[in-house]
Amino acid sequence: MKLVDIHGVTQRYGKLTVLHGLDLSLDAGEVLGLLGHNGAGKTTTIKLILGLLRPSEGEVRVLGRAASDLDVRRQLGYLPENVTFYPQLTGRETLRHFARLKGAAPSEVDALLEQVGLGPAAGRRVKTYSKGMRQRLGLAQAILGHPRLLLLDEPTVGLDPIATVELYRLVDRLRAQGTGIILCSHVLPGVETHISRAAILAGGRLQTVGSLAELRREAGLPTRIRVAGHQSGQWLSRWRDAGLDVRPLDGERVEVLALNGHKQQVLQTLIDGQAQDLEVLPPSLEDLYRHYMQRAEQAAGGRP
Ligand SMILES: Nc1ncnc2c1ncn2[C@@H]1O[C@H](COP(=O)(O)OP(=O)(O)OP(=O)(O)O)[C@@H](O)[C@H]1O
Repeated sequence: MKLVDIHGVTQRYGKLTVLHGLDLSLDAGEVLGLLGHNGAGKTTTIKLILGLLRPSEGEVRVLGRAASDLDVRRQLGYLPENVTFYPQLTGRETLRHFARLKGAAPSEVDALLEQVGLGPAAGRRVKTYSKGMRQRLGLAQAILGHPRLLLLDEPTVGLDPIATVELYRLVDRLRAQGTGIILCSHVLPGVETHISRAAILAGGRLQTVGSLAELRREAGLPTRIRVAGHQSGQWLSRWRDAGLDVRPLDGERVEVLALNGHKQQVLQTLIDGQAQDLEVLPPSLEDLYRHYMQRAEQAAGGRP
């Protein structure tokens, strides 16, 4: 059974259509990165999964049932984009309150606070917490009660680099335990090694969905191959003569953009030429994201 199954969903706010025929699914133990610019429709998709919105058209099934089913809601964890708490309560009191609402064991609370790095601050009032600390408390609240499905809306906003790494570690652990996770973000660095698939939304339209490998195959973007050292000038002229897209970088470094058909060949010549200091950079999630965004803009330009 799919944890989430969104089929042919169109969502309108009055006359404004913000999702157009969305199809999306999520399996247990999978992390789906839902990526898109501001206003792309990510939060709307989350609200549909939470049963807070009913689709104007199409169907949203969560854990095999209607998204509005109360039993389903109890098995979901949600970290909203702008998390707010009662400022007068301590972190521990806040989580105990949510544990009661969720029917989770109060004994979970202290372990969870430790897990998100708030152990030493558990007895302090939330009003004294930094934005990053509030975000961590939000995360602890979301994973209370061991949800089968976790929805994280911009979870790294407000987190410092170390807390961001810790958040992704937690995501990895939960995924290994079988939790299905949807992670909405427009902050791409760091995401790519923690998601199983990426779904790219633009203007309420799904541009693509797949693993990084699938997106790389589909987009057909070049791999960047860099070579450094005193011979880099020779490589530059050689590749230029061969009609490849090549450019000098700072220092004694040269970069060639090799499409799939040329990649093996370029690497083979470098190996045969005993090139030192090689770097092979396949298209990153950011490269792919830019590619699909450009395609979406072109398509939108052609629409009436
Ligand atoms: N309650 C509402 N009434 C009218 N329009 C809305 C409402 N909620 C969202 N929208 C519009 O729907 C579109 C999608 O918004 P949504 O919040 O889903 O985007 P998002 O991808 O989550 O953006 P962000 O990254 O800024 O959170 C936007 O154009 C937004 O203005």
